[in-house]
Amino acid sequence: MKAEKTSVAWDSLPYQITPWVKDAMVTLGFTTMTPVQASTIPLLSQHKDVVVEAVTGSGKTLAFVIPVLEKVIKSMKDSEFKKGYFGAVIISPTRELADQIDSVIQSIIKLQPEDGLQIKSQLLVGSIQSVREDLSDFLLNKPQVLIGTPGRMLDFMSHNSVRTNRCEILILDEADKLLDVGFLNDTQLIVRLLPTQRRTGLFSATISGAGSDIFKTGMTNPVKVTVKSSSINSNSAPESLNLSYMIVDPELKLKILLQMILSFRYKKVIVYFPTNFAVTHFYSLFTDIIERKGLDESEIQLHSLHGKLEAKPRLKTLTKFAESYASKSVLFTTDVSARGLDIPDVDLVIQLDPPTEPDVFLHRCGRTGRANKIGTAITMLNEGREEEYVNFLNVKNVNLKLVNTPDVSDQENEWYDENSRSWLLEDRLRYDHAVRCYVGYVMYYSKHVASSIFRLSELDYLKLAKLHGLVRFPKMPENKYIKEFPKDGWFDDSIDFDTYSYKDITKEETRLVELKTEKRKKERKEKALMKKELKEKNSAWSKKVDNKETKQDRHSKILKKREAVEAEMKRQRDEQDDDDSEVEVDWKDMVRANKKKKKVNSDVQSSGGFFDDL
Ligand SMILES: Nc1ncnc2c1ncn2[C@@H]1O[C@H](COP(=O)(O)OP(=O)(O)OP(=O)(O)O)[C@@H](O)[C@H]1O
Repeated sequence: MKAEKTSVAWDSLPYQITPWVKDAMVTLGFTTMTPVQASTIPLLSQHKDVVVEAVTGSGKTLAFVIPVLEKVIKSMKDSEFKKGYFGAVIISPTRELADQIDSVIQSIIKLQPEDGLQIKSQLLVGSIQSVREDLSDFLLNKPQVLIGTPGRMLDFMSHNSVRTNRCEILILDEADKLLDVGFLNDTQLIVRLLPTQRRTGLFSATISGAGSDIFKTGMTNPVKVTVKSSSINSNSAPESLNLSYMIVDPELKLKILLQMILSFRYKKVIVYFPTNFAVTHFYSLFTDIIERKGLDESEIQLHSLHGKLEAKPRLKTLTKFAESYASKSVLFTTDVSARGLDIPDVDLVIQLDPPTEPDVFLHRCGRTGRANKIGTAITMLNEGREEEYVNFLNVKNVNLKLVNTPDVSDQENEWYDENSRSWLLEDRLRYDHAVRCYVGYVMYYSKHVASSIFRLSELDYLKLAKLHGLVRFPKMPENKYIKEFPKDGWFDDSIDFDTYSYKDITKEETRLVELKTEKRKKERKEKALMKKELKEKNSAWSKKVDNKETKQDRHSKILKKREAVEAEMKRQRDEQDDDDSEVEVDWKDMVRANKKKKKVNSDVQSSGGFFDDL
């Protein structure tokens, strides 16, 4: 069913919600229902399973929280929940979101009449306390509503002392994410632990992405509730959300970001980075850059949040960002903050790169322009093939407008280059991190679902490396896409890596020892190489000499032989000259005598003993 387009009075519902819940809504400032609430509450509070797809910021949380409370109130009226039992489960993919839902529930149940049965909720997420502690709190406080992330919820429910058979309603918030490979197994195991006779509600701004997987939750005949934007082209984003993009030179992205942060007139900005590492690295760089600009905490505050941080600091950061007093507050984050987060007054979302999964695009943008407040989401697209992303989204009813890319003046350009380089050179660890960011970015790029647009073969690796402050391409298989790959990967020799040191003393000492060993190894290698070359040279010369000598020997032997033959011939000729007259007469005798002489010689040689006897 399609939901109403305008807000609806609480009293106009076909199903009457509990009076104190309705009063609580008004007290909290929700004087009317949003369209998705008006459509969903009556269905889910009574006997229907629902699959709800409604644009970001349209009020889906209350659309399931109210039915959850209604179910529990009704069940409590029938009989009290004994120790170990609960009545409702809400699952969300992230701790922050689970915490946020719990806060919404807390804000309502704080307003319940003190003289009635008391509804309680418990948050079940990892890293805050152990499952054992969760269990002891559960058995002590007897909460009827459980909110948590899939992993912790499953661990908790698998425990013997947790009884699931009074659970009447299961909610999967960001359901397409919970039915995605990463969470599907845990989600299905939780579903199997719950009674089949219960209501199920799936909620997301992009539930269509889950396809037939929605039936893996045990639903048979759900009602589908859809809320699109009220704009003519029924955009998949809310009308109050300005969706735009700018074309950028990939090398200038960070300079443009800085320009946007400093000169745009927004108060609360969320910037999406591709990886956890990029958030940490660029958060440190920008903190330093802002300090160098002479701006203080009252003027601008930077925050960083990503999935590798512990749960407690993550929640703390969110609170600090939400409650920031600075004129400008900027959160650097990843997709961990893409879905569901409802931070008041975020008026600008910047995506340095589009997300790898197209559905996440709307979730990221949807952190602003919520509940009819005006918001702007700007996505940077690298000039070239990435510009096709606009058409790709258009097909999905997501329409982006082109906005001008801010100009970075030569002076700003130089200032940034100088200062970011000086920051990088302060500690070699920063360079190592920059390399990891670069590699992480390439990995990230390879994961884009829209792979015909985001092609590794068309990335400008040189500009990307320069954006990260690198001077050499790290060794990686993708280097095959780099035309005219420089020798050993170096494309800039402006950093002397022998003197580039770590701030950490132990790390630096290790580096120096390694450098020495490396140098010695290199020297030894060079020496060995030189020796080898010399040997090869010498052996080639001596071979030549040897060859020359044998040639000369052979030559002189031939000469000697020739001389001997010539001498013999001469002697014979002389003899002939003396007896010339007898030549004719005695020739035959001479030949005979010669033969005889030869024979005697050979007999003597073959008998062997003749000379021995002498
Ligand atoms: N009936 C109402 N009247 C006025 N404001 C409301 C109402 N219901 C919810 N809101 C406000 O709208 C904002 C967005 O609500 P909510 O977080 O539930 O959106 P959502 O649809 O779950 O968004 P997302 O898809 O991003 O998770 C919240 O700040 C909430 O307080």
